[in-house]
Amino acid sequence: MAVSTIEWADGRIRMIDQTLLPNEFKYIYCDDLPSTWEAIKSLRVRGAPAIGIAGALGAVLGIWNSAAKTYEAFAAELKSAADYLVDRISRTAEENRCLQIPELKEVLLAEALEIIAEDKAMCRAIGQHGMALLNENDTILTHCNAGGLATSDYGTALAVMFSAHKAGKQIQVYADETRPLLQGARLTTWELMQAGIDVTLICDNMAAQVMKEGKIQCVIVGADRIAANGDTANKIGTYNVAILAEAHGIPFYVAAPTSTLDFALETGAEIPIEQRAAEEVTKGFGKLTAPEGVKVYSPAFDVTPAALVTAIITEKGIARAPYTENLNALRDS
Ligand SMILES: CSC[C@@H](O)[C@@H](O)C(=O)COP(=O)(O)O
Repeated sequence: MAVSTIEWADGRIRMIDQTLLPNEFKYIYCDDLPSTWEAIKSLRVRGAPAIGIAGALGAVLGIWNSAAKTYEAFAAELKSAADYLVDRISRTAEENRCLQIPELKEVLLAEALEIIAEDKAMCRAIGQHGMALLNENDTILTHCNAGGLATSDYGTALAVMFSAHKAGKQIQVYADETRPLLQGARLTTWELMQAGIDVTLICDNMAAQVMKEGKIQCVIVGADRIAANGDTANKIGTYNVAILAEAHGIPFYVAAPTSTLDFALETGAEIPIEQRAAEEVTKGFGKLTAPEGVKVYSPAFDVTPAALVTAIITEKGIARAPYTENLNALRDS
Protein backbone atom coordinates (compact mmCIF):
# COMPACT_ATOMS: atom_id res chain seq x y z
CA MET A 1 0.00 0.00 0.00
CA ALA A 2 1.20 3.48 -0.75
CA VAL A 3 -0.09 4.93 2.52
CA SER A 4 1.48 4.24 5.87
CA THR A 5 -0.80 2.34 8.26
CA ILE A 6 0.92 3.38 11.49
CA GLU A 7 3.88 5.60 12.28
CA TRP A 8 5.54 7.86 14.82
CA ALA A 9 4.73 11.53 14.22
CA ASP A 10 6.47 14.05 16.46
CA GLY A 11 5.76 12.49 19.82
CA ARG A 12 2.45 10.93 18.85
CA ILE A 13 1.31 7.78 17.03
CA ARG A 14 -0.41 8.45 13.74
CA MET A 15 -2.59 5.66 12.36
CA ILE A 16 -5.33 5.16 9.81
CA ASP A 17 -8.68 4.73 11.61
CA GLN A 18 -9.65 1.44 9.95
CA THR A 19 -13.14 1.45 11.47
CA LEU A 20 -14.03 4.29 9.06
CA LEU A 21 -12.80 2.63 5.86
CA PRO A 22 -13.79 2.52 3.07
CA ASN A 23 -16.20 5.45 3.58
CA GLU A 24 -13.66 7.77 5.10
CA PHE A 25 -9.87 7.82 5.00
CA LYS A 26 -8.77 9.52 8.19
CA TYR A 27 -5.64 9.57 10.32
CA ILE A 28 -6.06 9.64 14.08
CA TYR A 29 -3.40 10.50 16.63
CA CYS A 30 -2.79 8.71 19.93
CA ASP A 31 -0.85 10.76 22.44
CA ASP A 32 -1.17 8.58 25.53
CA LEU A 33 -1.55 4.97 26.61
CA PRO A 34 -5.34 4.96 27.05
CA SER A 35 -5.94 6.28 23.54
CA THR A 36 -3.49 3.71 22.14
CA TRP A 37 -5.22 0.93 24.03
CA GLU A 38 -8.62 2.16 22.88
CA ALA A 39 -7.40 2.18 19.26
CA ILE A 40 -6.26 -1.46 19.56
CA LYS A 41 -9.40 -2.60 21.38
CA SER A 42 -11.77 -0.91 18.92
CA LEU A 43 -9.81 -2.29 15.95
CA ARG A 44 -8.94 1.20 14.68
CA VAL A 45 -5.56 -0.44 14.22
CA ARG A 46 -5.79 -4.18 13.63
CA GLY A 47 -4.02 -7.22 12.24
CA ALA A 48 -1.36 -9.01 14.25
CA PRO A 49 1.77 -7.15 13.03
CA ALA A 50 0.18 -3.69 13.13
CA ILE A 51 -1.06 -4.36 16.67
CA GLY A 52 2.51 -5.32 17.64
CA ILE A 53 3.78 -2.03 16.22
CA ALA A 54 1.06 -0.09 18.06
CA GLY A 55 2.16 -1.86 21.24
CA ALA A 56 5.82 -0.91 20.76
CA LEU A 57 5.08 2.71 19.91
CA GLY A 58 2.52 2.85 22.73
CA ALA A 59 5.14 1.75 25.26
CA VAL A 60 7.43 4.56 24.05
CA LEU A 61 4.52 6.97 24.30
CA GLY A 62 3.98 5.81 27.89
CA ILE A 63 7.38 7.22 28.89
CA TRP A 64 7.85 10.00 26.33
CA ASN A 65 6.95 12.78 28.79
CA SER A 66 8.39 11.02 31.82
CA ALA A 67 10.02 13.35 34.35
CA ALA A 68 11.92 10.48 36.01
CA LYS A 69 15.48 11.32 36.98
CA THR A 70 16.81 7.84 37.71
CA TYR A 71 16.79 4.66 35.66
CA GLU A 72 14.81 2.85 38.40
CA ALA A 73 11.97 5.41 38.41
CA PHE A 74 11.98 5.48 34.61
CA ALA A 75 11.96 1.68 34.36
CA ALA A 76 8.99 1.46 36.73
CA GLU A 77 6.99 3.82 34.49
CA LEU A 78 8.04 1.93 31.39
CA LYS A 79 7.16 -1.39 32.96
CA SER A 80 3.60 -0.40 33.68
CA ALA A 81 3.22 0.83 30.07
CA ALA A 82 5.06 -2.07 28.46
CA ASP A 83 3.52 -4.78 30.66
CA TYR A 84 0.27 -3.71 29.26
CA LEU A 85 1.28 -3.45 25.63
CA VAL A 86 4.56 -5.12 24.67
CA ASP A 87 7.84 -6.54 26.02
CA ARG A 88 10.55 -5.90 23.38
CA ILE A 89 10.77 -2.26 24.45
CA SER A 90 11.25 -3.23 28.11
CA ARG A 91 14.14 -5.52 27.19
CA THR A 92 15.79 -2.72 25.21
CA ALA A 93 15.53 -0.37 28.21
CA GLU A 94 17.15 -2.97 30.47
CA GLU A 95 20.02 -3.42 28.02
CA ASN A 96 20.60 0.36 27.96
CA ARG A 97 20.09 1.16 31.61
CA CYS A 98 23.46 2.97 31.82
CA LEU A 99 22.18 5.79 29.57
CA GLN A 100 20.78 9.12 30.73
CA ILE A 101 16.96 9.22 30.53
CA PRO A 102 16.71 11.58 27.50
CA GLU A 103 19.08 9.33 25.53
CA LEU A 104 17.22 6.25 26.70
CA LYS A 105 13.97 7.66 25.32
CA GLU A 106 15.62 8.07 21.92
CA VAL A 107 16.99 4.51 22.06
CA LEU A 108 13.51 3.15 22.80
CA LEU A 109 11.97 5.15 19.99
CA ALA A 110 14.68 3.86 17.64
CA GLU A 111 13.82 0.30 18.71
CA ALA A 112 10.11 0.85 18.00
CA LEU A 113 10.98 2.33 14.58
CA GLU A 114 13.23 -0.66 13.94
CA ILE A 115 10.23 -2.94 14.56
CA ILE A 116 8.40 -1.04 11.82
CA ALA A 117 11.36 -1.31 9.43
CA GLU A 118 11.67 -5.06 10.12
CA ASP A 119 7.96 -5.47 9.52
CA LYS A 120 8.22 -3.73 6.14
CA ALA A 121 11.14 -5.91 5.07
CA MET A 122 9.30 -9.01 6.30
CA CYS A 123 6.23 -8.17 4.20
CA ARG A 124 8.30 -7.64 1.04
CA ALA A 125 10.12 -10.98 1.56
CA ILE A 126 6.84 -12.87 2.07
CA GLY A 127 5.59 -11.31 -1.16
CA GLN A 128 8.67 -12.40 -3.08
CA HIS A 129 8.57 -16.00 -1.82
CA GLY A 130 4.80 -16.32 -2.21
CA MET A 131 4.51 -15.02 -5.75
CA ALA A 132 6.44 -18.08 -6.97
CA LEU A 133 3.33 -20.12 -6.07
CA LEU A 134 1.11 -18.15 -8.43
CA ASN A 135 0.64 -18.86 -12.12
CA GLU A 136 -0.28 -16.40 -14.83
CA ASN A 137 -4.02 -15.66 -14.73
CA ASP A 138 -4.64 -17.31 -11.34
CA THR A 139 -7.58 -16.22 -9.23
CA ILE A 140 -6.96 -16.21 -5.50
CA LEU A 141 -9.52 -16.29 -2.71
CA THR A 142 -8.63 -14.47 0.51
CA HIS A 143 -10.39 -14.03 3.84
CA CYS A 144 -10.35 -11.07 6.24
CA ASN A 145 -7.57 -8.52 5.74
CA ALA A 146 -3.95 -9.54 5.85
CA GLY A 147 -2.86 -6.52 3.85
CA GLY A 148 -0.94 -3.34 4.35
CA LEU A 149 -3.55 -2.19 6.84
CA ALA A 150 -2.79 -5.18 9.08
CA THR A 151 0.97 -4.50 9.00
CA SER A 152 3.13 -1.45 8.48
CA ASP A 153 2.72 -1.24 4.71
CA TYR A 154 2.47 -4.31 2.42
CA GLY A 155 0.75 -7.09 4.33
CA THR A 156 1.29 -10.83 4.38
CA ALA A 157 -1.35 -12.63 2.28
CA LEU A 158 -1.89 -9.49 0.20
CA ALA A 159 1.88 -8.97 -0.11
CA VAL A 160 1.91 -12.07 -2.33
CA MET A 161 -0.74 -10.47 -4.56
CA PHE A 162 0.92 -7.03 -4.57
CA SER A 163 4.27 -8.59 -5.49
CA ALA A 164 2.81 -10.73 -8.28
CA HIS A 165 0.92 -7.75 -9.66
CA LYS A 166 4.01 -5.55 -9.49
CA ALA A 167 6.03 -8.21 -11.28
CA GLY A 168 3.50 -8.05 -14.13
CA LYS A 169 1.62 -11.29 -13.41
CA GLN A 170 -2.03 -11.19 -14.40
CA ILE A 171 -4.01 -12.19 -11.29
CA GLN A 172 -7.53 -11.79 -9.95
CA VAL A 173 -8.76 -11.92 -6.37
CA TYR A 174 -12.03 -12.90 -4.71
CA ALA A 175 -12.38 -11.36 -1.25
CA ASP A 176 -14.63 -12.89 1.38
CA GLU A 177 -16.74 -10.25 3.08
CA THR A 178 -15.70 -11.64 6.52
CA ARG A 179 -18.59 -11.38 8.94
CA PRO A 180 -19.17 -9.82 11.37
CA LEU A 181 -16.83 -6.82 11.04
CA LEU A 182 -16.38 -7.01 7.26
CA GLN A 183 -12.61 -6.60 7.10
CA GLY A 184 -12.67 -8.29 3.69
CA ALA A 185 -15.39 -6.05 2.29
CA ARG A 186 -14.21 -2.81 3.85
CA LEU A 187 -10.42 -3.18 3.84
CA THR A 188 -9.18 -5.90 1.49
CA THR A 189 -11.21 -4.77 -1.51
CA TRP A 190 -10.20 -1.16 -0.80
CA GLU A 191 -6.49 -2.01 -0.68
CA LEU A 192 -6.58 -4.15 -3.81
CA MET A 193 -8.55 -1.56 -5.74
CA GLN A 194 -6.05 1.11 -4.71
CA ALA A 195 -3.30 -1.10 -6.14
CA GLY A 196 -5.23 -1.66 -9.37
CA ILE A 197 -5.71 -5.40 -8.77
CA ASP A 198 -8.87 -7.01 -10.13
CA VAL A 199 -10.95 -7.85 -7.03
CA THR A 200 -14.44 -9.28 -6.64
CA LEU A 201 -16.32 -9.23 -3.34
CA ILE A 202 -18.35 -12.24 -2.20
CA CYS A 203 -20.31 -12.98 0.97
CA ASP A 204 -18.63 -15.62 3.13
CA ASN A 205 -21.32 -18.18 2.33
CA MET A 206 -20.66 -17.93 -1.42
CA ALA A 207 -17.13 -19.36 -1.33
CA ALA A 208 -18.20 -23.00 -1.89
CA GLN A 209 -20.21 -22.08 -4.97
CA VAL A 210 -17.42 -19.94 -6.40
CA MET A 211 -14.95 -22.81 -5.91
CA LYS A 212 -17.34 -25.31 -7.45
CA GLU A 213 -17.63 -23.08 -10.51
CA GLY A 214 -13.86 -23.49 -10.94
CA LYS A 215 -13.14 -19.82 -10.40
CA ILE A 216 -10.45 -20.19 -7.69
CA GLN A 217 -6.92 -21.56 -8.21
CA CYS A 218 -5.67 -21.06 -4.65
CA VAL A 219 -6.53 -19.57 -1.26
CA ILE A 220 -4.11 -17.29 0.57
CA VAL A 221 -4.83 -16.04 4.10
CA GLY A 222 -2.86 -14.46 6.93
CA ALA A 223 -2.36 -15.84 10.42
CA ASP A 224 -2.44 -14.52 13.96
CA ARG A 225 -0.64 -17.47 15.55
CA ILE A 226 0.78 -20.74 14.27
CA ALA A 227 1.46 -23.69 16.59
CA ALA A 228 4.57 -25.88 16.27
CA ASN A 229 2.63 -28.49 14.29
CA GLY A 230 1.35 -25.93 11.75
CA ASP A 231 -2.18 -25.51 13.15
CA THR A 232 -3.07 -21.92 12.28
CA ALA A 233 -5.25 -19.39 14.08
CA ASN A 234 -6.74 -16.66 11.92
CA LYS A 235 -9.93 -14.63 11.60
CA ILE A 236 -13.12 -16.59 12.17
CA GLY A 237 -14.24 -18.26 8.96
CA THR A 238 -10.74 -19.16 7.79
CA TYR A 239 -11.27 -22.77 8.87
CA ASN A 240 -14.47 -22.94 6.77
CA VAL A 241 -12.50 -21.76 3.73
CA ALA A 242 -9.78 -24.36 4.35
CA ILE A 243 -12.35 -27.16 4.47
CA LEU A 244 -13.91 -25.90 1.26
CA ALA A 245 -10.50 -25.67 -0.44
CA GLU A 246 -9.73 -29.26 0.55
CA ALA A 247 -13.11 -30.45 -0.75
CA HIS A 248 -12.43 -28.80 -4.11
CA GLY A 249 -8.76 -29.80 -4.41
CA ILE A 250 -7.58 -26.17 -4.20
CA PRO A 251 -4.25 -25.32 -2.47
CA PHE A 252 -4.67 -23.43 0.81
CA TYR A 253 -1.71 -21.18 1.69
CA VAL A 254 -1.02 -19.30 4.92
CA ALA A 255 1.26 -16.24 4.66
CA ALA A 256 2.82 -15.08 7.93
CA PRO A 257 6.12 -13.92 9.42
CA THR A 258 8.17 -16.43 11.43
CA SER A 259 7.42 -14.24 14.48
CA THR A 260 3.87 -15.66 14.25
CA LEU A 261 5.22 -19.16 14.93
CA ASP A 262 4.71 -20.10 18.56
CA PHE A 263 6.80 -23.18 19.31
CA ALA A 264 5.61 -23.14 22.92
CA LEU A 265 2.29 -24.42 21.61
CA GLU A 266 2.41 -28.02 20.44
CA THR A 267 -0.93 -27.81 18.64
CA GLY A 268 -3.61 -25.29 17.88
CA ALA A 269 -5.78 -26.69 20.68
CA GLU A 270 -3.71 -24.54 23.05
CA ILE A 271 -4.51 -21.27 21.28
CA PRO A 272 -7.01 -19.19 23.28
CA ILE A 273 -9.86 -17.78 21.21
CA GLU A 274 -11.09 -14.24 21.91
CA GLN A 275 -14.85 -13.78 22.27
CA ARG A 276 -16.28 -10.56 20.86
CA ALA A 277 -19.30 -8.48 21.84
CA ALA A 278 -22.75 -9.69 20.76
CA GLU A 279 -23.49 -6.29 19.20
CA GLU A 280 -20.85 -6.89 16.54
CA VAL A 281 -23.15 -9.64 15.23
CA THR A 282 -26.58 -8.19 15.94
CA LYS A 283 -25.89 -4.54 15.18
CA GLY A 284 -22.63 -4.53 13.25
CA PHE A 285 -22.94 -1.20 11.55
CA GLY A 286 -25.79 0.51 13.34
CA LYS A 287 -28.96 -1.30 12.34
CA LEU A 288 -30.36 -4.13 14.47
CA THR A 289 -30.33 -7.29 12.32
CA ALA A 290 -31.52 -9.82 14.92
CA PRO A 291 -34.17 -9.78 17.67
CA GLU A 292 -33.14 -7.63 20.64
CA GLY A 293 -31.76 -9.86 23.42
CA VAL A 294 -31.06 -12.91 21.25
CA LYS A 295 -28.22 -15.12 22.55
CA VAL A 296 -25.05 -14.71 20.50
CA TYR A 297 -21.85 -16.73 20.33
CA SER A 298 -19.04 -14.83 18.63
CA PRO A 299 -15.53 -16.31 18.55
CA ALA A 300 -13.19 -13.88 16.76
CA PHE A 301 -10.75 -16.51 15.47
CA ASP A 302 -10.66 -20.16 14.53
CA VAL A 303 -7.88 -22.70 14.14
CA THR A 304 -7.28 -24.43 10.83
CA PRO A 305 -5.71 -27.86 11.33
CA ALA A 306 -2.28 -28.21 9.71
CA ALA A 307 -3.57 -31.10 7.61
CA LEU A 308 -5.58 -28.57 5.57
CA VAL A 309 -2.64 -26.20 5.02
CA THR A 310 -0.80 -26.80 1.75
CA ALA A 311 2.11 -24.52 2.65
CA ILE A 312 3.12 -21.69 4.98
CA ILE A 313 4.77 -18.73 3.27
CA THR A 314 7.19 -16.85 5.53
CA GLU A 315 9.83 -14.16 5.02
CA LYS A 316 12.47 -16.91 5.17
CA GLY A 317 10.89 -19.19 2.61
CA ILE A 318 8.04 -21.67 2.19
CA ALA A 319 7.38 -24.54 4.60
CA ARG A 320 5.36 -27.63 3.79
CA ALA A 321 4.37 -30.64 5.93
CA PRO A 322 5.69 -32.15 8.10
CA TYR A 323 5.46 -28.75 9.75
CA THR A 324 6.99 -29.58 13.11
CA GLU A 325 10.34 -30.30 11.46
CA ASN A 326 10.13 -27.90 8.55
CA LEU A 327 8.98 -24.84 10.50
CA ASN A 328 11.75 -25.43 13.01
CA ALA A 329 14.33 -25.65 10.24
CA LEU A 330 12.98 -22.49 8.64
CA ARG A 331 13.07 -20.52 11.89
CA ASP A 332 16.68 -21.50 12.49
CA SER A 333 17.77 -20.80 8.90
C1 LIG B 1 -1.45 -9.85 8.60
S1 LIG B 1 -2.12 -10.40 10.05
C2 LIG B 1 -3.43 -11.46 9.72
C3 LIG B 1 -4.51 -11.38 10.66
O1 LIG B 1 -4.24 -10.58 11.77
C4 LIG B 1 -5.83 -11.18 10.03
O2 LIG B 1 -6.15 -12.03 9.02
C5 LIG B 1 -6.87 -11.16 11.06
O3 LIG B 1 -7.29 -12.17 11.52
C6 LIG B 1 -7.20 -9.84 11.51
O4 LIG B 1 -8.19 -9.82 12.46
P1 LIG B 1 -8.59 -8.44 13.14
O5 LIG B 1 -9.58 -8.81 14.18
O6 LIG B 1 -9.15 -7.57 12.06
O7 LIG B 1 -7.31 -7.88 13.71
